[in-house]
Amino acid sequence: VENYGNALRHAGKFGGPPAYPLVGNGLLFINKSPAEFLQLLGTLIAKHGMCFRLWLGTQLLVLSTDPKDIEVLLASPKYIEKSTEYNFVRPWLGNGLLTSSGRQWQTHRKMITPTFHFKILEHFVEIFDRQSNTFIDILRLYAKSGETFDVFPLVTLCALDVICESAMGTKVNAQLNSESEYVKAVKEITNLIQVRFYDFIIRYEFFFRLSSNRRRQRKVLNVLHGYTNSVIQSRRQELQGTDSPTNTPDGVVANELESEVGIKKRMAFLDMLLQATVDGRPLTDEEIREEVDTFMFEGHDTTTSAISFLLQCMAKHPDVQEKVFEEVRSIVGDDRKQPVTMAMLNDMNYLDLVIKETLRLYPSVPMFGRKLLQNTEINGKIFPADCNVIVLPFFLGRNPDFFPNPEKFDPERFNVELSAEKTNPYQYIPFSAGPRNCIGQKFAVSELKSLVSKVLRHYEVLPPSEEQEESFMAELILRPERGIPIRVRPRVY
Ligand code: HEM
Repeated sequence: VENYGNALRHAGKFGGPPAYPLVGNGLLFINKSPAEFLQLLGTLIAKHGMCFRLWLGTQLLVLSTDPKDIEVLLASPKYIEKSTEYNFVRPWLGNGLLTSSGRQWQTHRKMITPTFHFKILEHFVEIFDRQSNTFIDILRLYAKSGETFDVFPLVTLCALDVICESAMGTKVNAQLNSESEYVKAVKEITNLIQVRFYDFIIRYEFFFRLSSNRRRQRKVLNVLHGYTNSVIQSRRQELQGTDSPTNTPDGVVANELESEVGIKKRMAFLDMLLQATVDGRPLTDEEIREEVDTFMFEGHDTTTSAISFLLQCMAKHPDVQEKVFEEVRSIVGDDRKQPVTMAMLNDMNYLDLVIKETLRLYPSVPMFGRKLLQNTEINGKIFPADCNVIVLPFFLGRNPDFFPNPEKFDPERFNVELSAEKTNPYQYIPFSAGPRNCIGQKFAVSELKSLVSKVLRHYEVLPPSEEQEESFMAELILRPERGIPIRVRPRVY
C-alpha cells in the first residue's frame, strides 16, 4: 500500500491514457486479441510519446522507447531485477539466468559466460548442420507439391532438436516425432504462460491458483522437470564413470557419443554445469535443472521466431535472397553435402547484415522489462519504487527518427559505412544490452546462419500463392498471427 501511494504520487508526472481507480488502464486491454494488443501499444506510443505510464490494476508500468532512458537502465549493473511478468515463467525456469537477480544472478552469469566462448560454440556447429539436414529433408515434400505451407511449426521442431542436443546432449527427435511427450509439454507450457500475459484476472497469482490452468500447468511441469531431472541424473552418473548410458522417459539414450572410438567427446551445456562451481561448491541438482530449462526455453522460441521471419524476408525480397545465396555458394561451394564449419559461417558477412535487418523489424523478444526496487531518477524523471519499466525493441526498430524509411527492408543500413547499430547502440537492441544482455547471441546467430544457408543451398524460397497482411502477436516472443506461409522449389545450379 505504501508503494502504491508512492507510485501514484510520482506516476502523475508521466503522460498516459486516463486511468481509473483500482482497474487503472486495465479496461483498454479487455477483449483484445494478442495481435490487437501490439497495435494498441503502437497507438499509445504515437499519442503519448517515448516514455509514458500505464496502470494494470494496481501495477504501474512505464513504457519506454527512449534510447537515453534505456541506456541508463541497461548499462548499469544496478537495475537487474526483472519485471513482474517474469513471475509467470518461474514455475518452469525457477531462478535460472533469465529470472534470477542479485548475487545468484551475478555468480551464475560469471560461471556460465565461458560456456559461450567461441571455441566451445564450434562444437555446436555440427549439431546445427545435422539438424538442418533433417529440416531440408522435411521440406522436400513441399518442394515437390509446390503448395503454400506454414513454415513456423517446422522451424519450431528443428530449433527444439538443436537446443535439446546442445543443452542436454539428448535427442528428442522432435522433427521426426512431434508426438513426443516432452515436445508436447514444451508447447503446452509456453501457451499456458502466454495466456497470463493478457488475461487481466489470472495475471494475479491468487486467481491463477484457482483456475484450471494451474492444474494443467502442474501436469505439464511434471513432464518437463521429470525429463530434465532424469537426464541430469544419468549424465552425472556417466561423468562419475559409474554407470552405462541410461534411458530417459522418452526412451532416448541420453549419451551415445562418449564411448564411440574416434569421436571426440562433445560437451553439452549440461556437462559444463555438472563440473562447474560457484563460491567453491558444485551446483545443486535443482540449480542445474533451472539453468538447463532456461536454455531450453530461451534457446528455442527466440531462434524459431528469428529463423521464420528471416525465411519470410527471403521470400519477399528475391534480390536479397539471391545475394545471400551467391555469398553462401562462394564460401561453401557447389557440393550440397558439404558440411558447414564455424569458419564458413563467420565469413557470411552479407547474411550478417540480413539477420540484423530482420531483427530490427522482427525482434524475437519484442519487449522486456525491469523492476525498479526504489525511487530512481533517470534523466530528470523519478521512476517510483516497484514500477515495471517495459523496453520495446519492436517500436525502437520502427521509429523513422532512428531508422529512416523504417518499413523498407534494407540490410545495407548495417554495412560498415552506415553501421546503424553503432550510431546509437541503444536504438538497436534485439539482444538487449549491458551486463544483462543475451548470453546466447553468438550461438543464435550461428544457428540462424547455419539453417538459412542450408535452406538456400537446396531451395528457392517463394512468397505464398496469396499474399496476406502482416499481423503480429507480442507474446513472450514475437509471433506471426497467422503463421509464416511460404513456398519452396528446388534450387537449380
Ligand atoms: C535470435 C535469437 C535470440 C534473441 C533475439 C534473444 C534476445 C534476448 C534478449 C532481448 C534478452 C534480454 C531479456 C531480458 O532482459 O529479460 C535475452 C536474454 C537471454 N538469452 Fe537470448 N535471445 C536469443 C537467443 C538465445 C539463445 C539461443 C540462448 C541460449 C542458448 C539465449 C539465452 C539467453 C539467456 C540465458 C538470457 C538471460 C541472460 C541474463 O539475464 O543474464 N538466447 N535474450
